[in-house]
Amino acid sequence: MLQLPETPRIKSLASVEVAYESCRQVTADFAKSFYLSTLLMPVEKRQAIWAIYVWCRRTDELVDSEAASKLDSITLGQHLDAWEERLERLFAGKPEDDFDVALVETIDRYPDLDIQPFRDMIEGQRMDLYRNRYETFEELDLYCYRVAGTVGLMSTVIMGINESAWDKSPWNAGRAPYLPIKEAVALGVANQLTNILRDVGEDARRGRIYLPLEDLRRFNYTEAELFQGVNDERWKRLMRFQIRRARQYFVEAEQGITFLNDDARWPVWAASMTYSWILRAIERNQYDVFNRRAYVSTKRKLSALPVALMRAKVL
Ligand SMILES: CC(C)=CCC/C(C)=C/CC/C(C)=C/CC/C(C)=C/[C@@H]1[C@@H](COP(=O)(O)OP(=O)(O)O)[C@]1(C)CC/C=C(\C)CC/C=C(\C)CCC=C(C)C
Ligand SMILES: [Mn+2]
Repeated sequence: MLQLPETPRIKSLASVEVAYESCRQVTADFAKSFYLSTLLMPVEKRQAIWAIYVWCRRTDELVDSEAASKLDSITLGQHLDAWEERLERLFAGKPEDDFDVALVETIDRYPDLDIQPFRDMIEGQRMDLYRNRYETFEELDLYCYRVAGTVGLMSTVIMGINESAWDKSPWNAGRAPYLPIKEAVALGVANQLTNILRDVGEDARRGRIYLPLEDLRRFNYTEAELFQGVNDERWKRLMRFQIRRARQYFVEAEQGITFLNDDARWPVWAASMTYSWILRAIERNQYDVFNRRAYVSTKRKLSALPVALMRAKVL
């Protein structure tokens, strides 16, 4: 549904309102938790996040969808090249379909939105075309920055900063406010590391291992065992190590939330808390990420809202 359509040469595009509504629908259908978080934001911000969400989702689907699985890497690489050229046109104010209309309007409304994180995300999807192993955490971290840290950068520009919290902090005396970029990237990386841990089994079935091979060796666990789904004490130790690392990224990210604008802190706390709970679900499942999908129920997600609100007000 989100694949690049065969765009006819002459086609009338949707109005901005209709375009945002299409992005809203896609976000609501594909990403219930993110959608729920955006409903806590003022309308302009939530619309912008929907437009960005749709662009990110389409970028991912260019290499990671049923249709993409039938194509070879060279063709997929060409699709990404074309998508990147189209991105340049979007930043030049030239939409090509209805979803683009919303993103072009968002780029116009938020002139600080930089094209580079969008390019970096495309580069992250390119990595999936030519590699299915990561030797070190440093290599994996770059992948996570590209496919997910970039989302933090894009979203933070939309959310904006809380200048009064900035002025109150003794650490900031004499410095001009800046966006909490490092923390925003950390939230994206934390989310992606969590995704990776949740999806170990699914990725293995596609011949992919996103856990750093240096970590497998460190815990004396082999690729073959991962493919067989061996869940013994070595695996549990390896997983505890990975979960601890992901949690460190959540903690780093959460230190930056105070500096976001008042109207964005609540949704970001909610998103961060509910996503990090997937790690708890993995623990509850005794680290069996081979046969059981760790998830957080809607009821649990809703229970995060009052706590997130309190943190947004107090912290
Ligand atoms: C200071 C501070 C903490 C600021 C907050 C910054 C912020 C809002 C960060 C959000 C980071 C975030 C939500 C990252 C998303 C990471 C993610 C899920 C990436 C997915 C990549 C690839 O995954 P994979 O292929 O393994 O998984 P699938 O099975 O295919 O799902 C992505 C799919 C890349 C594309 C990303 C998206 C589609 C998500 C985009 C989300 C938004 C724009 C919403 C962000 C807004 C809020 C309110 C959380
Ligand atoms: Mn994907």
